Amino acid sequence: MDFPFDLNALFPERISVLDNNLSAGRKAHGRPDPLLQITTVIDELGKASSKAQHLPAPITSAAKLQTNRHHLYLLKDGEQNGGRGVLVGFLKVGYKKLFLLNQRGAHLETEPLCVLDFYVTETMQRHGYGLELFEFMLKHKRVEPEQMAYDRPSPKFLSFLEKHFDLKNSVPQVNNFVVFDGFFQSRSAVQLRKVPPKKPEGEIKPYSLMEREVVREEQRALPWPFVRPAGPPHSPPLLPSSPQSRSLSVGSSPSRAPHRPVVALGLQQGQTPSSQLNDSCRTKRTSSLNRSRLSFH
Ligand SMILES: CC(=O)SCCNC(=O)CCNC(=O)[C@H](O)C(C)(C)COP(=O)(O)OP(=O)(O)OC[C@H]1O[C@@H](n2cnc3c(N)ncnc32)[C@H](O)[C@@H]1OP(=O)(O)O
Repeated sequence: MDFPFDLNALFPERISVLDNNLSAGRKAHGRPDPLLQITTVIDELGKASSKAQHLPAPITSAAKLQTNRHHLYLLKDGEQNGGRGVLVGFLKVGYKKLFLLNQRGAHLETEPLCVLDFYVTETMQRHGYGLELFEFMLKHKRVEPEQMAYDRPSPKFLSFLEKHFDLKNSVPQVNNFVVFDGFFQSRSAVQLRKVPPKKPEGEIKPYSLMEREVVREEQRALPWPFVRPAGPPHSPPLLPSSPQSRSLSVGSSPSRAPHRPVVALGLQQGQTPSSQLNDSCRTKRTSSLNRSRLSFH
């Protein structure tokens, strides 16, 4: 995906890590405010991802990133587009409080790192870029794939997880998150706490609306004066398989501090242990990129 500005000036590193402070560490020395351009990049990628997943609206945007404690990993190829670079894809992760069922069907309160959105531009898929992003994130977050939860993974993403990480046996859940064998064994990354027994006055309601469902709710909400009168629910409950259904959790984790100090824009790839991998990937993929550049419009 290319843009009408220099991506290399905006994102000096091959993989940049963005947090809620989009322009952290960046000063516009006599240049236009880079925040506008960064916003454009994130919003366009978010739109493309939602389209690829048949979602009713983007779940990734600059505005959403600014109001959450998520990390967005952006992968570029700096050599394309006449040296101005192209955006290859992104991966968004964040901690979520989730009530999950273990293999014995017990509800446990957990707060794992979750994959929330993941996208590689169509013509660049199946060239190893997704793996490059994912492995970079694993090292940055110091987490193993089986310790993570996956927010309604698409068939392509499930295939990706099985191929690269041998994750195939999921533990059935009643929400849209997917966790795999090994999740409940790894206590280091997952804080497990048994949910107190059911209260006599009613059912435990472990799930509240979260990102993917919120998008749907936002779409549904009508502005005044078009607000619908109180009545029965607008639609029947969504099936987990519905492309519009979004995952449920007890919400984001505003109190959780990142594992490390947040590295906003400009994380040096050379400073991470994944650089060797990236270098080898880079060499392998340059030729494919020439054939497969996507246009911004
Ligand atoms: C929680 C969430 O974010 S769910 C949403 C996940 N995102 C999407 O579904 C959007 C569309 N898909 C994509 O953007 C990409 O395919 C991603 C991000 C899932 C994977 O990125 P890629 O760069 O294609 O992955 P990478 O090249 O490293 O790995 C390839 C493997 O991924 C899987 N995969 C990638 N594309 C496809 C596809 N079109 N069909 C089936 N499997 C696919 C396969 O296992 C593939 O291995 P194979 O080619 O040997 O079959």
